[in-house]
Amino acid sequence: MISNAYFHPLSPIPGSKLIASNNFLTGISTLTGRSHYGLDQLHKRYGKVVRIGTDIVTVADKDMIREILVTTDYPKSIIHQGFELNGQHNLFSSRNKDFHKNRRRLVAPSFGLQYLRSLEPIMHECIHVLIKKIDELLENSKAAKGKKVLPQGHINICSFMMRLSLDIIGETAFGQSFEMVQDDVHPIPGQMAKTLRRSMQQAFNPWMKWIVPLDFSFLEFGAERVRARKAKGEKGRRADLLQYLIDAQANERVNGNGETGNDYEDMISGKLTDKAVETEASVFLIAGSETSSTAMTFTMMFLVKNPDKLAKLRDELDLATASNPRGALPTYDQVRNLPYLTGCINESLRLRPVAATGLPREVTEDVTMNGYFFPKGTILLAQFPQLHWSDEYFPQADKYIPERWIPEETPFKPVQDFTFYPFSAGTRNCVGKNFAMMEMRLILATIVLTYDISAVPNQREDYVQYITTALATESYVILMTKR
Ligand code: HEM
Repeated sequence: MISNAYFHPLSPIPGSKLIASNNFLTGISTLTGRSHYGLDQLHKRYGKVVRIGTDIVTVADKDMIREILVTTDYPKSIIHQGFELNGQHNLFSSRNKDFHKNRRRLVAPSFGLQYLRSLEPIMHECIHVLIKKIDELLENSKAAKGKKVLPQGHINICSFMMRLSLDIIGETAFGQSFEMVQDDVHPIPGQMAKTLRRSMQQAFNPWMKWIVPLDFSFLEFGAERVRARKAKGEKGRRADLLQYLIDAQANERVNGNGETGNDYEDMISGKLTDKAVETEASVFLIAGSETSSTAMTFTMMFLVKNPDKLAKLRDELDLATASNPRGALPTYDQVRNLPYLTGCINESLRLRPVAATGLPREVTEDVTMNGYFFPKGTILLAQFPQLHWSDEYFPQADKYIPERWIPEETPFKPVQDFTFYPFSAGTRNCVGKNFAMMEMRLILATIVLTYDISAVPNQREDYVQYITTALATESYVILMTKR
C-alpha cells in the first residue's frame, strides 16, 4: 500500500494517499450508491484530476474529458465486463473496438429518426394507460390496489415514470408491455434491477462474486419473447425495435455475413446470432428504462419547484397543440422541435445526469495528457457531471434555467461545445438518445397539458447511482388535478 501511494507512476497525481493506496475504499463506496457525493467532495478538495485508487483517476478537466471520450476515444474499462449478459459481449459492455463497430452498425439504424416514427403509436398506447390510471387515482385514491394510499390528488410520479418507461421498452424491445402502470406486479423488472445493482457492485468489488451469486434468469423472459416473435414469422411482424433486430439478422444472412457456426468466433466478431438478438433486446431493457424514467422524474421535480418555468412550458405546449381535439395526445411532430421543452429536459439532464459517477475508460498505451502521466491500464473516470455543475461553463450552475439553452433568450453566453455530456460522446455515445428524447418529450408534454401539477414540500431528494441515477427513496410525490 505504501508503495502504491508513494512510488507508483500515478503517485504525483493529487488525492488522498489512503484512498490512492488501494482500490478497496473506492470499491466499497460504490456499495452505498452514493459515491457521486464523495467524488464531488474530492474534486472540490483536490482539483480537476484526482487519484482515487491504485490505478483509477477521476478527471473533471474539460479538455481532458474531450480527449478521453471523443478525440482519442479510449475503450471502455474492465468494469464494463460486469455487464456481459448470457456470456455474450454486447453493445453496451463491449471493450473491443472491432466488435463494437460491427454491432453498432447493425443495431444503430433501429434508433434512426425515420424508424422511430413507427414507434409513436406504441408510445401513445402506453401513455393512454398512464392517463387512465392517474385519472382513476385522482377520482379515488383508494384505487391504488395493494399500494400505499396517498392523500387525494397526491401522485407518486417517480413510481409512474419508472413503470411507464418499463412498459414502453417492454412493448418496443419485446413486443409486450410489462403492464407495470396498470398492475405493478410483473416480477421481471424487480429481479432485473436487483441483479444489475449487484453486478455493478461486483464490477468494483470482484471479491463479492464468491459471496453473492448473480441471478440472470430474467434474461430468459426476453429470449422467450424473441423466439415467439420469430416463430410467428410474417404474421408476427410489427414495427418495433425487436423486429428491426430480427430483420437485420435475416439481412446479414442473405448478404453472406451470417453466423459461421463457430459460436466463439461469431460472438467476438459481433455477428447477429440468435443469442446476440436476444441479448441486445435485453440491453435495451436495461439501458432504456431507469435512464429515461429518472430523467423525466427529475424534470418534473424541477418544474413543480419552479412554477414560472412550468407556466412558460405550458404556454409553449398549449400553442403547439392548439388545434388538437380535447383529450388528444400531443404528436411527436408537435413536440419534437419545441425549444422550451428541450431546454427543460436539457437543464434537468445537466443538473442530474444519469451517469452521476462519470464514465470509466481505459488507457491502452502509456500516455501523457495535460502534463499528467497515465501508464497503460489506468482507468480514467471522465467526470463530466463536474462540468455540468461548474459556474465556469454554466453561470448560476445550481439554478434550473431552461432559457440558457435557447440562444435568443439566454441571459448568458451560449453554452460551449464539449461541456454537456448527458448521453456521452464519441463512438460510445448513447445509441438510444433519439428514442429517449422522443419518449421524454411525448410524456412530459402530455402530463403538463393534461394536469395542473404542483409541488408537495418536504420530500427527500437525495439520489443514488448503482447502474444509473435514481431517487434514493424511489418516490417523488406531486399534486395533480385534471385540467
Ligand atoms: C434519458 C435517457 C438516457 C440517458 C441520459 C442515457 C445515457 C447514456 C450514456 C451516458 C451512455 C454511455 C455509457 C458509457 O459510456 O458507459 C449510454 C449508452 C447507451 N445507451 Fe443510453 N441513455 C438514455 C436512454 C437510453 C435508451 C432509451 C436506450 C435504448 C432503448 C439506451 C441505450 C443505450 C445503449 C445500448 C448504450 C451503449 C451504446 C454503445 O456503447 O454503443 N439509452 N446511454
